[in-house]
Amino acid sequence: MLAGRFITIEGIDGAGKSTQVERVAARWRAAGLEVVRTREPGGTPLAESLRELVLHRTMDTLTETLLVFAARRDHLREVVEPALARGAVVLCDRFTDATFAYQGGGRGFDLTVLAQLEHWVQQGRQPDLTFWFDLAPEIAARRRAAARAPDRFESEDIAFFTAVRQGYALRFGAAPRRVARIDAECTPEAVAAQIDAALEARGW
Ligand SMILES: Nc1ncnc2c1ncn2[C@@H]1O[C@H](COP(=O)(O)OP(=O)(O)OP(=O)(O)O)[C@@H](O)[C@H]1O
Ligand SMILES: Cc1cn([C@H]2C[C@H](O)[C@@H](COP(=O)(O)O)O2)c(=O)[nH]c1=O
Repeated sequence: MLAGRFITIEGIDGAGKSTQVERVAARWRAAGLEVVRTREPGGTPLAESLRELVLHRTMDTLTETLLVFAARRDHLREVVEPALARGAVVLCDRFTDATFAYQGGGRGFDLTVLAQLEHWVQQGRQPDLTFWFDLAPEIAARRRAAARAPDRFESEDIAFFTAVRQGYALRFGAAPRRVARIDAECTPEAVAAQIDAALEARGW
């Protein structure tokens, strides 16, 4: 049963998440479900304002971390929890796994502090399923370069994205049943087939 499920999509920048997300949402809408598509940081007017700061203004890692959690708190209260309570499927581009990967893995921020903030802000809320779009940072960088002007994160080098990828691997190693790893190096069609297979394996 899919209603009232919280599903997140993760991966380094340029992994191909946005390319797939509408297809997944359309599949569920066609099945008669309410689908709430949202993203982090963002998803509410306040959180979108914080997103602009995080993506474009210079700041230290503690400030960055507190801003993504502040945005998350507002997003959870205003969008995610009400949608889940009325039985919608929430499909969210990034969530707290990204904080562990980017601020923890990429920036080297203390994982114990991240876990405390996670507990405070989320009060136990976790995704029911997370798709991890995994690919080599060099390939993701080539895709991004062809697609758009970089923001603060996308301007980082291969070493940073290698550390972010390791941050995801560490985080997901501790929650293997929640996570479906998607080989994101293949064609969009092959990525879509992996997503469908992961959903079908869960009876969704
Ligand atoms: N499987 C794929 N193979 C090759 N190119 C792809 C694939 N999927 C997406 N792309 C292309 O790579 C670029 C980045 O894709 P997309 O914006 O979907 O990534 P993203 O993971 O959402 O990135 P971000 O997290 O930075 O928003 C786009 O130009 C897109 O067309
Ligand atoms: C949730 C979250 C996100 N980030 C970073 C990761 C990305 O570089 C940007 C968001 O951009 P996207 O195009 O929407 O993927 O923000 C982060 O560093 N920490 C987080 O918790």
